[in-house]
Formats: sequence, structure tokens, C-alpha cells
Amino acid sequence: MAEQLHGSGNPPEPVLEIDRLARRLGPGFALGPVDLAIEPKQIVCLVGHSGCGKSTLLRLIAGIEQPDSGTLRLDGRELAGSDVFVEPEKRNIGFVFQDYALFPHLTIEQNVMFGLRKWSREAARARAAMLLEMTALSAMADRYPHMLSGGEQQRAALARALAPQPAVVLMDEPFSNLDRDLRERVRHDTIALLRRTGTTAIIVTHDPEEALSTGDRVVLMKAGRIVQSGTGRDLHDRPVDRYAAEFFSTFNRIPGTYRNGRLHTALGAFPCRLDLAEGGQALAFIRPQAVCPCLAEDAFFGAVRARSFRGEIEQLELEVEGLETPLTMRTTQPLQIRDGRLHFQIDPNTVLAFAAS
Ligand SMILES: Nc1ncnc2c1ncn2[C@@H]1O[C@H](COP(=O)(O)OP(=O)(O)OP(=O)(O)O)[C@@H](O)[C@H]1O
Repeated sequence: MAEQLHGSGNPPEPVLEIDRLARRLGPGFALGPVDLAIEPKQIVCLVGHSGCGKSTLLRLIAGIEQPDSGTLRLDGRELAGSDVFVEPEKRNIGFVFQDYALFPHLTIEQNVMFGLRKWSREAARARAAMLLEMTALSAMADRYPHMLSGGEQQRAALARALAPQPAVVLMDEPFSNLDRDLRERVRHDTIALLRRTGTTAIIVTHDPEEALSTGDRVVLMKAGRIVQSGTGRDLHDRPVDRYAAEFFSTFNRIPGTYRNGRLHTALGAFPCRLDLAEGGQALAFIRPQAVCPCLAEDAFFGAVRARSFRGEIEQLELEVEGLETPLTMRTTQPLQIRDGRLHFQIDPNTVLAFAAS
């Protein structure tokens, strides 16, 4: 997770400010109201399940879609508001589409130069040459898009988006068309290029791991709204609700009773603060990695019902007295299973608690 570090002073002025932005699409879907402020040079990952409105928000920012209400400002200039609407090509925003959308009848160099039509030919060629160099495409400048691999087309689309020096680049699922190995590499190179050029970027993804590993800031959406926004650490370690928790991790959900600032369960009592009356029902969310092997005789134990070795980690399903469903455990530690039983303890530090309803 790459966290951007700022000095101890105030955060920098946002480059993009979204204020109460809303858009209804047909009878079934409404986006917003959405508020979001994005700092310069930040890489923001918009993440959420299919249909939550990620692309709609991106299209509103790009100007492909017009909001019903709310405002959008870029570098202090209003792009969309009650009586303002700036056309996409006048927004100084770059866009990389999921399918790259390169112009098939133009060479790679011509594609990259497309947004530079107002530049002098000399300056445009120099800028395109620099971006082709940065994306390792110089040798392919005269080829047409169909003569490039998927990864190369993605880089060409990024070079084209970056060419006019946009204030923000928007990328809609830019790595999803690539197979797994290639995706890792292209993602790494893309982020390196965005960092090197100091580009502010919003990347849409539905992949939780991609969001956590890529974004300086992760914005989780659900049903057209922002559920939580923060660093990957914030969202992973301190999710605001069950939805956010389960989006990024898998958990054992252990029922319990809330009393005296603790959630009392069959696996012990965990300190927590819930907006719940004394005696209210809640769930302890226990990560499989927080279930640790333990040799102490008075530790909890369970009957091993399934065991699968997955390379670096081993996953076990344990049947534990007092629990209705098997407890999942993931560990890298050596295991001592005696008579089919394993002793374990729970690391309380990562346990989360949510009201049961
Ligand atoms: N032009 C439209 N008219 C009516 N409904 C639409 C229109 N475009 C999108 N929708 C609906 O709006 C919702 C949000 O779509 P959107 O494409 O923004 O979601 P998404 O989070 O990007 O999903 P995915 O990850 O599948 O691309 C969906 O339910 C979709 O069916």
C-alpha cells in the first residue's frame, strides 16, 4: 500500500472537488449525492461491486454524462453546476477506457498526438515521442492498434490520455482486459508512470486487492453512494460497517452479547464500542489469520474438519463446541494436530464487532 505522505501542515488544496453530485439513470438507479475532494498527485481507486455506479461517477467527472444536481470543480474552475456545463474536450481531463478505444485507422503515434491538434506539429511530435519513450512504445510508433498486444494497447491509451497534460486522468477498469500475469506488470508500470509524471488519477476497479495495493486513497461505493473513503489501511483495518468489512476481507462471524463494553462470545470477550443497548446481540468479525495455533492446554480447541495447503498459508476448518458453523483458520505456522484436534487462540487486536441486525 502506497500512502502519500504530506508534511504536518494542512492538506494541499484539492485539484478536483465534487460537491453533492447526483444523477438518476432510469427508474432503477440513482447516483449520489456524492462528495469527494481529491488532492493533487493522488491516485484514487474507486471500488465497488458491479452496478454500484463507479463508471457513472467517472462519466460525470469526464463530462460524458450530465449531473441532475451538485457541482464539480477542477483546479477551482466549475465544470458542472446549476447553470454550467463544460464539454468533455474542454475539461482538461484524460480518459482511459476499459477497451482502450484507440482509433483503429490511426498509427500509435497519431493516436498519441490526437489530443495535441492545437499544438504546433513540432511540439506535438516531441511530446508524443517523449510519451512513447516513457511507455516503451517508441519502436511501435508507426504500427496500428490491431498490431499491438493488449498490454501495449493499454500503454498506448495511457500515453494518449497523458499527452495533453491533463489535470486528472480517469481510468475505467484499465487492467481488467489483461490476463493475470500481465495485469500485475502493466499495473506496476502504469502506477510508476503516473507517479513519475505527477499525475492525479482516478482508477475504477471492482478488485479489492487492486484497490488496496494501488490507491493512495480508496473510495468504496455501494448503490450509488460512497460508503467509506480513506487509505487502504483505513478501509481494511477500520471498516465503518459490515459491508465495508466484508468487501475487503473474509471473516468468521461469531455471535455474542454486548455487555460492559465487551462482546461476549463462545471464543472469549472482545472489547468494543457499539451503539447498542446492554444485552444487545452483535457479531464478532474474526479474520481467519487471527485464529492462531497455540500449545497451551487451556486454549480453545476444535476438531479439524478440512485442511488445505495453499503454498504460503494453510487453511483449516475447525468444528468448535458452542459454534454453529466451522471456524476458518489461516496460518503460516507449523501445526500440532493431536487426535484430530488443534488448539488455538484468537488474536484480539484485529477483531471487529458489529450489531447483529
Ligand atoms: N444509460 C443508462 N440508463 C439506465 N440505467 C443505466 C444506464 N447506464 C447505467 N445504468 C445503470 O446504472 C447502474 C450503475 O452503472 P455503472 O456502470 O455506473 O456501474 P459500475 O459500478 O461501473 O458497474 P460495473 O463494475 O459493472 O461496470 C447500473 O445498475 C446500470 O445498469
